[in-house]
Amino acid sequence: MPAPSIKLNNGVEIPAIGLGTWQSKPEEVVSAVSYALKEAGYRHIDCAWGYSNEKEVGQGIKQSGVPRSEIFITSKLWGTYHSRVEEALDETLANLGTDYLDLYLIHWPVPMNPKGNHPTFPTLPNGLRDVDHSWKLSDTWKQMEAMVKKGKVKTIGISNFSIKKMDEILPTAEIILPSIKCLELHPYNPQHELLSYLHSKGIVPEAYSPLGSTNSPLLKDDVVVRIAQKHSVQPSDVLLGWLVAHDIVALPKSVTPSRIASNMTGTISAVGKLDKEDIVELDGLAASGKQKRFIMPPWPVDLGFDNWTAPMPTAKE
Ligand SMILES: NC(=O)C1=CN([C@@H]2O[C@H](COP(=O)(O)OP(=O)(O)OC[C@H]3O[C@@H](n4cnc5c(N)ncnc54)[C@H](OP(=O)(O)O)[C@@H]3O)[C@@H](O)[C@H]2O)C=CC1
Ligand SMILES: O=C[C@H](O)[C@@H](O)[C@@H](O)[C@H](O)C(=O)O
Repeated sequence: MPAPSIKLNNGVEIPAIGLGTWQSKPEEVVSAVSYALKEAGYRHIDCAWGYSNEKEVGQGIKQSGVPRSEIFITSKLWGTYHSRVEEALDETLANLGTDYLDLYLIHWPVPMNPKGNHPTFPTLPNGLRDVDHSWKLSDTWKQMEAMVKKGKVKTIGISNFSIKKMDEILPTAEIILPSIKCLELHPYNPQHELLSYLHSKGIVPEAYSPLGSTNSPLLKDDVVVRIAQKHSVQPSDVLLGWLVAHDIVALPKSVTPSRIASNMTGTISAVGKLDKEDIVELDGLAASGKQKRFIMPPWPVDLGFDNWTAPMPTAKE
């Protein structure tokens, strides 16, 4: 059975379960992507220029034999390319072996120096990431919109934007409103306020690190395990089912065939089994003292998230 899909504010449909590819080693991601598409019923792949494995993702897509038109492909604009969106997109399209993306996201609301000392992670002499403070996010967005007009991208969106950062682009995003927002979302980081804001703007949320990322404590959480046992499903099915039941797109990453398969079939079955009581309990897990964010790169800028608990380095410019 294919995953359910969710309609975006521009009419485009996105499959509710997509295969994540961050930290998938190039030599593993070819077969992971091919298996997901050919054997496990996936029709949605989440990738990024910054993952340094897009070429291999493209090989996996080709190897699967599934027609391009049946697959929803997302990629992301890396920080060093905010002022060169078309150049970045062309590299991504060539890597993936396609002439369009279904979704292109701004990966982080942090433009970085395009002429710095490293193509992906430029740094200043003091070791901090080399942020381009003069570049405006609204100008990045204008270039993203131009890619839709050119037909290279069907829809555009944002990733890791707080309400504060979204307010830097929403007033000028008159032609194409952001249709999707990718954010860290699981019962330890449910981001209720941000979700209400997205709903009020008609922006569909997409959950990254839905299982809690590498070595996740969420898979062993007593409440998650109890709910899984109650319905004879896996803890991972409960976590993904909770998201899909909330009409949130989930992007589980795996390079293990059995997990790739169960993240699809188990989730679909869990969505039908979770009852209201389970959902309410999972909704309240963070508030019960378990709030935790797992993905916190050392950006030397204030991203505007109130639950970003990592020590924020001070920029010395
Ligand atoms: N926009 C952004 O900034 C971000 C986007 N993302 C996207 O979201 C995707 C998912 O997030 P990610 O941080 O990778 O983490 P996930 O929450 O998807 O967790 C991945 C980890 O869980 C393991 N795993 C997968 N399925 C199961 C299962 N059924 N049972 C037990 N363990 C399992 C994987 O192992 P194994 O592979 O060995 O099976 C891997 O170690 C990324 O790959 C990326 O595409 C992620 C972070 C940030
Ligand atoms: O999508 C995955 C993540 O955003 C990842 O790309 C970043 O966390 C990156 O490793 C960084 O250090 O900034």
